[in-house]
Amino acid sequence: MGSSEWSHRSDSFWSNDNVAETGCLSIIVLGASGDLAKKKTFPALFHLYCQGFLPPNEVHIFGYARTKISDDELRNRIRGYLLGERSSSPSEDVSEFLKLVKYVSGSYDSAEGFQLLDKEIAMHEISKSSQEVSCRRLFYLALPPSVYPSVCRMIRKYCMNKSDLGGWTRVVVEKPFGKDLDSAELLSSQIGELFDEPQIYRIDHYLGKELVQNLLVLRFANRFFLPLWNRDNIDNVQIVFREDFGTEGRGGYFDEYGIIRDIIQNHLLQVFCLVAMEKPVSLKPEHIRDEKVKVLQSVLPIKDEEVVLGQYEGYRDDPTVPDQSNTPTFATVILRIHNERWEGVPFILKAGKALNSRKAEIRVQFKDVPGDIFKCEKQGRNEFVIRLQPSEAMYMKLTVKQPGLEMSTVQSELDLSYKQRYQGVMIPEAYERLILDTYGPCPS
Ligand SMILES: NC(=O)C1=CN([C@@H]2O[C@H](COP(=O)(O)OP(=O)(O)OC[C@H]3O[C@@H](n4cnc5c(N)ncnc54)[C@H](OP(=O)(O)O)[C@@H]3O)[C@@H](O)[C@H]2O)C=CC1
Ligand SMILES: O=C1O[C@H](COP(=O)(O)O)[C@@H](O)[C@H](O)[C@H]1O
Repeated sequence: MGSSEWSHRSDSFWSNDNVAETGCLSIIVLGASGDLAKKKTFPALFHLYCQGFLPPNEVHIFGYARTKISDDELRNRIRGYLLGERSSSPSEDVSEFLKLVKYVSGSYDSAEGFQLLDKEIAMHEISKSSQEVSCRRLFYLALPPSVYPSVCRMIRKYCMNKSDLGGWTRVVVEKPFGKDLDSAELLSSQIGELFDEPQIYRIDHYLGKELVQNLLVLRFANRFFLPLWNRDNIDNVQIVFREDFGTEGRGGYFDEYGIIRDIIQNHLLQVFCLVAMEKPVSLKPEHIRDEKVKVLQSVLPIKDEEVVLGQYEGYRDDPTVPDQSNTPTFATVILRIHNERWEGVPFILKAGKALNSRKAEIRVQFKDVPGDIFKCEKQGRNEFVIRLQPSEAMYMKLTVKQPGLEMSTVQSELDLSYKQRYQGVMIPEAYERLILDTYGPCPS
């Protein structure tokens, strides 16, 4: 749903099917013992709490996983991740937030666990309802995709919102969405049989990064780049993800999927689409999606000699990784787009774990200047870099390297950013529906 469609909203919050957004909100993080939950989901909920989106009199948060731990053990696991380096929230907020968090242990395919979870949610709903109000239940699947079908079946059977006064039940599913086309289609039909499309949210957190959102503005509202963004001016584009840490106990998920499905197929391809696609008819999600699909359809079959795979030494020492694992933890692939704008320009996608630095960036290298008087070597490219990790930045770089002379680099930070704002809150394309449907507009 486009942001303009929300602009008529007044003081009460409405979901996409016009259900009043009041009453209890239960957020259930399935896979709460895992890496995503501690590094991203709970910290994101904490930030929403600090910004007033999760009023303590309405909200409760449940962690659910097989690991047998107590409420306090879960709280202690996530506590250290809530305050990021740049957080200005006072530590009392952490304690208050953690009081909202409870833990339920159970398996992903048995009735008992989900019946217990339902009971806990219902108790919270009764305790928080001083008057009769509707109830909202949001299930966030911070889990490997292999368990999404059984988890969704269990939610459908045992944990749906039952309030006579309305409300809703929604599920958020993570990437990767299956393993290949067949499994993605199967997953879609399995989840589709259980929930209506407006109840399902498919998340890719790279679309929530500010500079990824700004790519559309940079490309289509900017006269500087507009005439340059093509094969006449651009030599190559590199979209790179590097991490300086390995799987660290995530073998249960990662080993079954590998780096291509973990990073390239989703995060890097989304970025690739935004860099390479044509201008959408409007900013409506379906128009953006249509342009992404077109550019993906223009990608030529990948050549074997343009793919490199690797596994870092020590990967199999992780106790959660099978001893004989052949799963790639590093991959590079060259994508070639067969269309008028990009013919002949390689898009080099690269992702790796346990490398020597942490970095995620888009590097656009321009062609050499005609009639070059500086006798630049190849390193002397004009580059436009969008850095997404570890901190976000955009800069232009012009490096001139003349034989026998020092390398001289001119690097200028750019502030080309433009924030799509809705009452002060950023609206990432992927999170727009989720945030506005679930939490309503940002309090002014
Ligand atoms: N880690 C990250 O930064 C990000 C991860 N994601 C996505 O989140 C999902 C989960 O990833 P992540 O949290 O890193 O992975 P983890 O390996 O940490 O798995 C999460 C939890 O799922 C359970 N689990 C793990 N493997 C299996 C399995 N084979 N079968 C059943 N349950 C299992 C474990 O809980 P228990 O044993 O207690 O039940 C574990 O704590 C993935 O789809 C990933 O793509 C998305 C963005 C970022
Ligand atoms: O989706 C994932 O992303 C993280 C990296 O996210 P970032 O925002 O910190 O760059 C990665 O570690 C993980 O393997 C993957 O599942």
